[in-house]
Amino acid sequence: MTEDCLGTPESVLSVNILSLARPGGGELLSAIRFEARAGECLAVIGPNGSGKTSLLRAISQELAPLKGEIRLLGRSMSALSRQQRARQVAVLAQNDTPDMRLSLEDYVALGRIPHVRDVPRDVHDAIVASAIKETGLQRLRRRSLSALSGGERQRAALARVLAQTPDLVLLDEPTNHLDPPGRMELLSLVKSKGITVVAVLHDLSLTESFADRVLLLSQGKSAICDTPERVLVSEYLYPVFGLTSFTVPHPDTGKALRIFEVPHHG
Ligand SMILES: Nc1ncnc2c1ncn2[C@@H]1O[C@H](COP(=O)(O)OP(=O)(O)OP(=O)(O)O)[C@@H](O)[C@H]1O
Repeated sequence: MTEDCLGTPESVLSVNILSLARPGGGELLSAIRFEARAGECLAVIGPNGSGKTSLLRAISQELAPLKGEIRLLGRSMSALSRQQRARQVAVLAQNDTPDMRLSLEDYVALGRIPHVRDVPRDVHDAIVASAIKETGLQRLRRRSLSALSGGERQRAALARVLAQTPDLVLLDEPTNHLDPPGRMELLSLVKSKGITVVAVLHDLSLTESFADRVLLLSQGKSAICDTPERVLVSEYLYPVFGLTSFTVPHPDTGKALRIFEVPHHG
């Protein structure tokens, strides 16, 4: 049975997309309902073209659902001003194209723009410095973005998101360009901040370690939204990805390790 993720009083984000039109005709998304509770990490998984990025764009109001509603802390997202949304929602997008001449420090400081009138300059500076430190970029803070590696730039983008001190973070494939320890580190850092996170992830093992709940998308619709243990099983993965999964005990600890495989036929 497909369980949806609605119905919790402490929800930060509540999504109910009945229909979101595709430019040029047809539907990009439909029948997607879930909530993300305070401090929860919700991973969005699904094959290429299943609508993951479109869902994040709908949440951030870049795309408006034709039918349905998206609420942030109980208020309709479409009723919030651009400024209010920028204070509360931070986005790490796949297609972020910053001015590469900016220093890392100035780039991270862009995250403070929505709050610029609210707090004194020294508070902004302290938040920016702290975000740079937390992402391990202190020694590079004066470098221009053009002189950073792909992984360093991805960390800088995360530092900008943290500097924004949002209630909700939307991450689109945040581990792009990061090496395996860097991926785990980045996701653990986001999680440790206690911010509500909706993250598009392709790596199913990372999804299992990182997510509190997983939304599996198939052809623009929700196939299931539940805990990783319930979603990352062959029953749901095979029809959508053509993958099976099984667990084996870790040779030292005995902890169940999940293995994903493409089954061989014939
Ligand atoms: N502006 C648009 N106009 C028409 N079709 C679009 C538009 N944006 C996305 N699509 C289509 O909608 C579908 C979902 O795209 P989306 O980028 O949301 O998928 P995704 O799950 O994030 O894919 P990927 O894993 O490849 O990044 C795709 O078939 C894509 O071609």
